[in-house]
Amino acid sequence: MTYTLILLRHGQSDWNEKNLFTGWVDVDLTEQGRTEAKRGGELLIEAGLRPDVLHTSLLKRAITTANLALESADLLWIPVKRDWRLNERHYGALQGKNKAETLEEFGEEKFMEWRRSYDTPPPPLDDSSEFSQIGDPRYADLGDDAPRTECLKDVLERMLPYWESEIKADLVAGRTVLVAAHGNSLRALVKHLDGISDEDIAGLNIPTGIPLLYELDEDFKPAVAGGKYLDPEAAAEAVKAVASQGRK
Ligand SMILES: O=C(O)[C@@H](CO)OP(=O)(O)O
Repeated sequence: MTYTLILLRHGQSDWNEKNLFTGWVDVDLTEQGRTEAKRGGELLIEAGLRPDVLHTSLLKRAITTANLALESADLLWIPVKRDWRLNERHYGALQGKNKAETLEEFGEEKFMEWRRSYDTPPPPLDDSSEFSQIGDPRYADLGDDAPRTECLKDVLERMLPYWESEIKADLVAGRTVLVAAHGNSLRALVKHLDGISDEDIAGLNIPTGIPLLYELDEDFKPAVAGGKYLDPEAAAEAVKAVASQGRK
C-alpha cells in the first residue's frame, strides 16, 4: 500500500464521563482515558506501526492522548503539528449541557439532528458564555471568523484544507501519519476518505482511544472501506456506547 494513516480519537474525557456536550471546551482526560491512550500506543507497537509524524488539534484531550500513546510506543520524539482545524466540532449553545437532559428537554428528533445531522448546527453560543472560546489566545489568528457553532459540514469544510495541504503532504513524503483528534473531526475525515453520504454519516461513531488504521492507494482511497481498528472487538463495544449517549 502507498500511504499509511492512523486516526486516534482522544481517550475518555472528564466531560465524556459526565455526559456533557464538549466541543471546543478544553477538558482533561479521566484516568480511564489515560489508560485507553497508553493502550493505544501499545496497539501501534503490536501492529508493527511506527508513526513518523503527529498531527493534533489544539485541545489537551487530544494532545495528552497522543503524548501518552507515543510515550508507551517510545516515540515521544517524533515531530508534531497542531492546528485548530483538527479541533472537535464547536457545539454552539450545547457546550456544557448534559446530553440526557438535552434529550429530555428537546426530544429525540431535535437531539439527534443537533448531534448527528450533516448540516444543521445547534444554536450559536453567546460570546459572554463561560463555555465560549472567544478571546482565547490560541484562536487569536481566527479573529472574528472564530466559530460560535458548527455542524459536521462546517467541520469538513474547515478540516479539508488541512488534510490537503499538511497531512497529505506528509503521506506523500512517505511518512506514517498519526492524527490525534476528536469524535466529530475524525467523522468528517472518515466521511471524506470513504465517500460516505450525508445521510449515512449520521450512523457512524468513533470510539475513544483505539487506533484506526487506513492504508490508502495513490488516489488516497482506502484499501479497506472504513479502515481497520487495531482492537476491533473493543471498538465495536465502544461504538455502541458513543451511539447511545444521552440515553443512560
Ligand atoms: O461532546 C462532544 O464534543 C462530542 C464528542 O464527545 O459529542 P457527540 O458524540 O455527542 O457529538
